Amino acid sequence: MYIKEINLYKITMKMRNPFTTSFGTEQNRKFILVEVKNENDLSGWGECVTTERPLYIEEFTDASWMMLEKFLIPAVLKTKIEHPDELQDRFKAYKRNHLAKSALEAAVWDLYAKSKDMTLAEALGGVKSTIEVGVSLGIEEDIHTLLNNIKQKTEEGYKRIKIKIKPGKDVNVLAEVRKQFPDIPLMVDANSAYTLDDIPTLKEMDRFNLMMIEQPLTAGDLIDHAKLQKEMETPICLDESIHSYEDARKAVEIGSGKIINLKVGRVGGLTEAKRIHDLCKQENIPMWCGGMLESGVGRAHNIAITSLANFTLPGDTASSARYWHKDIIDPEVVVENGLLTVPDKAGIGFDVNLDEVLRNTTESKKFN
Ligand SMILES: O=C(O)CCC(=O)C1=CC=C[C@@H](O)C1C(=O)O
Ligand SMILES: [Mg+2]
Repeated sequence: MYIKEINLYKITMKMRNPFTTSFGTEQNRKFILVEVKNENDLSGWGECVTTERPLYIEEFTDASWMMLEKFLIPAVLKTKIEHPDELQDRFKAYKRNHLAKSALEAAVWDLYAKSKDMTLAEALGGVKSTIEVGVSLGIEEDIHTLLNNIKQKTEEGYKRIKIKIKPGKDVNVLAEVRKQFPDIPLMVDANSAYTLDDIPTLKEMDRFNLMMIEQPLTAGDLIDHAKLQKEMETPICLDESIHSYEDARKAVEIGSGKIINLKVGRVGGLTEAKRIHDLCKQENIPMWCGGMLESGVGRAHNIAITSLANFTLPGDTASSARYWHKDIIDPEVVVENGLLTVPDKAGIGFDVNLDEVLRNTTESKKFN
């Protein structure tokens, strides 16, 4: 496949509701879409899941734009690609910048699958035709708002509820949640807000029968998580500590956690995601696909990777309407009874609504 043209779109989309974690509140999503065209004018799409400020990870939207423009696009434009796995090698000289690398690689994967008339799920080795979906709920000022949100999402059928916690809004919040919902599949995500000094508080969470606690300690840490896991019964799930296959291998080896939240962007793309999947499958580490408050484009890639066999736990790939008044894909993603059907159309399986993309575009650039 010859890469004839690449387009970048800087997008601003306002979410229906603000989303608060231990590190801040997000409502205006500013991210990048990448469109890659081959010699037949077929388009593949990828999403760079950065935010305006580097709060979750060190990358941010303007920096990733520059990374794509100066280094990654020149490594791909006007070249032939036999298979998307080749991009890892082309990008290897450039350190990190995983969200930017992943976005361009994702667009090439979509284009590759379309050019072979396969679904992206098939191209990745997916085996499931439906996937289970959970939902991630932000921190709320007021407990009644959170309880109402949980009630609504449970009634909508989501297969598990994840709530964000931070010091001061943890054990007390969980006690209220469990009083009202003693049996729902429940987990928490701390986004790195604790240290080993908080072991007494973290151990108190063992009494709430949680599926897991996600990323309690520092981003990037593996050692302290291994110490904490030995003290806690609740399985630890790693998010901000897993940036690569190598991180996953080390985490498994030293017991930093029992579950992995795989985010395609964070690990640098679908090719690396597949490698981590295969490792976790072999090592019996359950996984699920995390979300980055994506538009439909990133969500479609998440659905495709979740169709691989070892994504055995519900992911964060909720309905488009959970986030957006209007998504940029047709049809929108609709979760029913906590289940999503993996699309059977070629590539990502959803049409990108170019009018809607352009309506939300603040800057664009064509490379050819
Ligand atoms: O619904 C989603 O897309 C997942 C939301 C979510 O939990 C997260 C989104 C973005 C950054 C983090 O706060 C985060 C997470 O840590 O998993
Ligand atoms: Mg997380």
